[in-house]
Amino acid sequence: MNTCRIGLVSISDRAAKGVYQDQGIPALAAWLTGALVTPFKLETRLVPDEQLLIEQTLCELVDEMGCHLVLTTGGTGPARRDVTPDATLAVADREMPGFGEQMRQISLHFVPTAILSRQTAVIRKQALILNLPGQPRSIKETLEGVKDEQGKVLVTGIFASVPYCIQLLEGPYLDTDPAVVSSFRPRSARRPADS
Ligand SMILES: Nc1ncnc2c1ncn2[C@@H]1O[C@H](COP(=O)(O)OP(=O)(O)OP(=O)(O)O)[C@@H](O)[C@H]1O
Ligand SMILES: Nc1nc2c(c(=O)[nH]1)N[C@H]1C(S)=C(S)[C@@H](COP(=O)(O)O)O[C@H]1N2
Repeated sequence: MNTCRIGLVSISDRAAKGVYQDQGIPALAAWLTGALVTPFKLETRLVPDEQLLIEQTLCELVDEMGCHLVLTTGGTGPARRDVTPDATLAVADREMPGFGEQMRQISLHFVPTAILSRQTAVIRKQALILNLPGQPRSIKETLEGVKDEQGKVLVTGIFASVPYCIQLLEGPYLDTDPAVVSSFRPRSARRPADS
């Protein structure tokens, strides 16, 4: 079986310098471990907010490591050194603006400053590249969405659309734990056992 390869890129000047310990990659890895029921392999990178370095890292993960999905965290804001979306767009074949729109909708339920994130998503070759904000707790928030106290979904997390997107890019079949986030696929795109 074609195992899903996932690149995780934490983009932070201070974490890269060792001023504080990076929490981005551990938070991404922990969330994926809880959410995915199909096997996956991680490639992780910690880089400072340097556009060229971020571009090179994204290209390496997609072109050389063969990642099907790349999640970045950090550097999406308006500050001068926040250049993650710029680097992401620079290596894109095509934009997927719906992911950024949905993440800002979700984040508004958690922080009033959600619109300050320029986060986006793109396709490069076989891979979907998604930008998440740098605040570690925003990883779970945006991937999983907004739920009420009973766990009922109020705003759908963006990861719900990721497995079908990877399938449309002819990547491996990914499945999620519905208790964390339910993946949406049209009936015709489901595996026979799931339909
Ligand atoms: N990789 C990380 N590990 C731990 N905490 C982080 C990380 N990235 C960001 N944070 C926290 O989230 C906040 C907002 O993230 P943001 O990307 O705006 O960081 P920043 O202020 O640009 O600084 P830096 O790039 O040095 O992390 C940071 O001030 C920090 O408290
Ligand atoms: N879910 C969520 N989204 C969020 C935040 C957050 O704490 N949680 N912080 C906001 C803030 S204050 C900023 S400046 C932008 C950009 O953050 P970044 O530069 O760390 O990527 O993300 C926004 N989106």
